[in-house]
Amino acid sequence: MKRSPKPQYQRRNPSTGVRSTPDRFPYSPASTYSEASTVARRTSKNPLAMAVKSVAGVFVACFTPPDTESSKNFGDSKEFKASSDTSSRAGSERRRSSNLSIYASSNNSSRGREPGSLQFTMAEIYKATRNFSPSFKIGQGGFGTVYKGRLEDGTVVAIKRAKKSVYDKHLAVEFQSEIRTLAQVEHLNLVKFYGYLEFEDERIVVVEYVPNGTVREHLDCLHGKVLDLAARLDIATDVAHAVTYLHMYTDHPIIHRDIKSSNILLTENFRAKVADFGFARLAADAESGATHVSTQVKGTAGYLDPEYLRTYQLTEKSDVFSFGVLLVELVTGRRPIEAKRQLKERITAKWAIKKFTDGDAISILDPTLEHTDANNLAVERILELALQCLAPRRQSRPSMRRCAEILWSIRKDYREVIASEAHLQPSYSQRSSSKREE
Ligand SMILES: Nc1ncnc2c1ncn2[C@@H]1O[C@H](COP(=O)(O)OP(=O)(O)OP(=O)(O)O)[C@@H](O)[C@H]1O
Repeated sequence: MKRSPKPQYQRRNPSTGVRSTPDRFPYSPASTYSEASTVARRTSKNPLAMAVKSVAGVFVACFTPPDTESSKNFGDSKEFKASSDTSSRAGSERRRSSNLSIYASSNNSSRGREPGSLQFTMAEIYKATRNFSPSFKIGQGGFGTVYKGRLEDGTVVAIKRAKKSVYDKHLAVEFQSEIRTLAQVEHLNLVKFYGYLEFEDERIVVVEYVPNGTVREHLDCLHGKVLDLAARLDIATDVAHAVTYLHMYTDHPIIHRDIKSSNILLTENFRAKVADFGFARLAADAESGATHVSTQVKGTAGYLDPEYLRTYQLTEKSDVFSFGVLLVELVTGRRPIEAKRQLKERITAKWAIKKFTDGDAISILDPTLEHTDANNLAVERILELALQCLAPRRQSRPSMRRCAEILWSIRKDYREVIASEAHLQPSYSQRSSSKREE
């Protein structure tokens, strides 16, 4: 197929659903898994792509830093705690009105905001972050700085601030149509997009605040407790549900494009919420053709679908591939690329798959987890699913919906085995009392 020099969006044939024009990227495609995994994330020079990034992040660093002390101070403050009680109520008010107009322009930046409206003003952002006070800072990503803030209605939010270096009105219109879609996306396991503000050289995104760190941080035990396999299974299931929702989103499937452990945030109850729709894009809309968004390869080294890199075609199955990498990460605890390990273990997914096909799946279980019957059984089954997700050809990968179903069944069986283990094994107190009798 002839390659066009410019990135462009592909259309789906209305009758076949097949995309007729592949996405184009400004560098040579890699064709193997290992090549794919070593392709670093590219920063786009295209103004629109930069704008799209500014929705929720540029993905420069693979892994995210833990919350800063300052963020903890802020979260612990009396004032903040008082606000948290009202925030969930306010949040649901906001959700009900999330289909209202969603972006602010320079001319409303000083006016007050209608309650529940998604038209954020600069004044409001300043107030919520105390003029971007360093003590409100909770993180730093490729996109810029992330602040924790509280809106006037009590909603606790994460405010992502970037410097906007290029401004183009025409592109801004396209950008806003993309934003409009993201604002409508609503699922328990997706970080809610509340709104966006562009004012002079500021670009700001306001999203739901999720308090318990990223999955990567938990796998690294940065929060002081090992994430047990039951929790990991729940997380995988939550993510599968969220991404299924995106993929089945009306007649415009949404492809996330950057599923990774540092983009999955956890609630206090360890429910997962998928974040960072910065690169999310609509699959083509055959009827209106309204979704031509310029693109370049997006994603994170170690998670990138080799077929996407080889063919320039982005489909929902690219998310499935990244999800396969995430599954391996969850069971092994390792990062997708472990540069310091010996060669055969550097690409974690490749190493894990080899272990699985050699019949030695359980040996890859995260060493912080116990080798119980339930864990061993679950690891085998999760790896089996990961193997399918990581198939080199996208046709061989399951749909995200199928992944969710399989995980649900693994999770159900896992719980049953745990329950029977608990039933068969004497409890800790029984064991210690019988020891005492001896
Ligand atoms: N919605 C949120 N709720 C709570 N904390 C958040 C939220 N979004 C981001 N953070 C914190 O801010 C950090 C930086 O997030 P950000 O999305 O900007 O970048 P990243 O995902 O870490 O990196 P990259 O931009 O390379 O993907 C996260 O690691 C997390 O600790």
